[in-house]
Amino acid sequence: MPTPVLVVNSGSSSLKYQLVDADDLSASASGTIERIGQDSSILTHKAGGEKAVSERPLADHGEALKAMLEAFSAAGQDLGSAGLVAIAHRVVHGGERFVQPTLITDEVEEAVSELSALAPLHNPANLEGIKVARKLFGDLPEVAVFDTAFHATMPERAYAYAVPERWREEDGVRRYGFHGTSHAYVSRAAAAELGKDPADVNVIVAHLGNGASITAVRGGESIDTSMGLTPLEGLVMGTRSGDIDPAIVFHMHRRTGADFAELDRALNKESGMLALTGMVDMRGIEAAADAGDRPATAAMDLYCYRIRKYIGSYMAALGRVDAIAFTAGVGENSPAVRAGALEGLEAWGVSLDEGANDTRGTVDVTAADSKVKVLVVPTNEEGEIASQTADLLRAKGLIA
Ligand SMILES: Nc1ncnc2c1ncn2[C@@H]1O[C@H](COP(=O)(O)OP(=O)(O)O)[C@@H](O)[C@H]1O
Ligand SMILES: CC(=O)OP(=O)(O)O
Ligand SMILES: [Mg+2]
Repeated sequence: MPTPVLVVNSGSSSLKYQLVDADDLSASASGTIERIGQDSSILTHKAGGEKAVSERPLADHGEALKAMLEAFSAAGQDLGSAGLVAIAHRVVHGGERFVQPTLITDEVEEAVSELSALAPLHNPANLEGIKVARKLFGDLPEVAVFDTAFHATMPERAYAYAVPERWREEDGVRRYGFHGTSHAYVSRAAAAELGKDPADVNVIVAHLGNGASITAVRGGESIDTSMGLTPLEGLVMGTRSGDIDPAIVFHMHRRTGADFAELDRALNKESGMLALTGMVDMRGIEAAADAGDRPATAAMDLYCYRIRKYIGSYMAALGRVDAIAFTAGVGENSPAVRAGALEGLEAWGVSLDEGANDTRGTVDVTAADSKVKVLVVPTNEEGEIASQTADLLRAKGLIA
């Protein structure tokens, strides 16, 4: 008996979905809806080897979810008779409270809404997806799976900031970390690739997508990660600065009079690779660097250097590292970024096989003399969300 779960990942301007069997993680349909709220949205629905692309204006995530249902019908897939056991939602920020997958109630919805202040690009979109799905799907269980949950195992020295006590005790100021379902899935897959139990393996996972974060995983548990209170800290991202001196904010406020909303927007939406190159998509940036464009070359160097610094610090944090795993859009597809991120680490026992690194689809890209395995592991956030959802439903006795 399959265990079909519809996984919904609502982003700030996009919605990704997958109809997945939580037992073997096979997807019978998947899709993305991009440019929600703009003049024209693009819906791509894939099922049974067929791909359907349509364009039309979709004002918000409510309309996008309805368009998703129509795409299922148009492909001859009736969700009503698919035997769905749940709708599962990716929720980015779960704060200190949500460290497990959670059945959504009005009260949980309210709590997710309160956490929006800590993930302003993400939680409001997640919440909109939840509200609309609860209306559309009536009595099916709705489950939230949180990006922050996997990082709940971090020790205090990794999650605490050295800031005033009141901020820590009353204002929730601490490192939470994100992309947790991806870091969990990829660290387990890396252990499987090494033929070992996750409990016996130390892995550094570099999730390099539009948002990017890197995590030190010891024996299957996150012990440190680069994103912080919000998904702004750490690596250089598509439009986010990653690490900066926080005093830059005060400096720019005093110098230009920019208010906090402007500065927040500047660091979250107008920084990162966009600010350095005028482009967000790494494919375009790499092509420009290959053609000798100076800003693109410098930006690639900065992007890779930041990853390398984190790898070095997590090697120190872990002591022994068995594998470094690259994942998500950039990590899975960019040999140049993987090579740049590991450049000069040979003395630390890390070396890449250039030929393997340049070959698409190769998982193990480690050079013969490397002590540390270097892996390319496709992430599967939707599959991980579905499987955690099914585990929760079983634990609650809602499915067999
Ligand atoms: N072949 C490729 N080479 C380099 N970068 C790529 C390639 N394919 C996709 N990417 C990058 O992956 C990023 C998107 O990653 P993804 O994990 O899908 O992010 P998100 O889930 O945040 O939307 C984009 O910036 C894109 O440039
Ligand atoms: C938390 C986060 O940055 O998510 P995404 O990469 O989907 O933007
Ligand atoms: Mg992502």
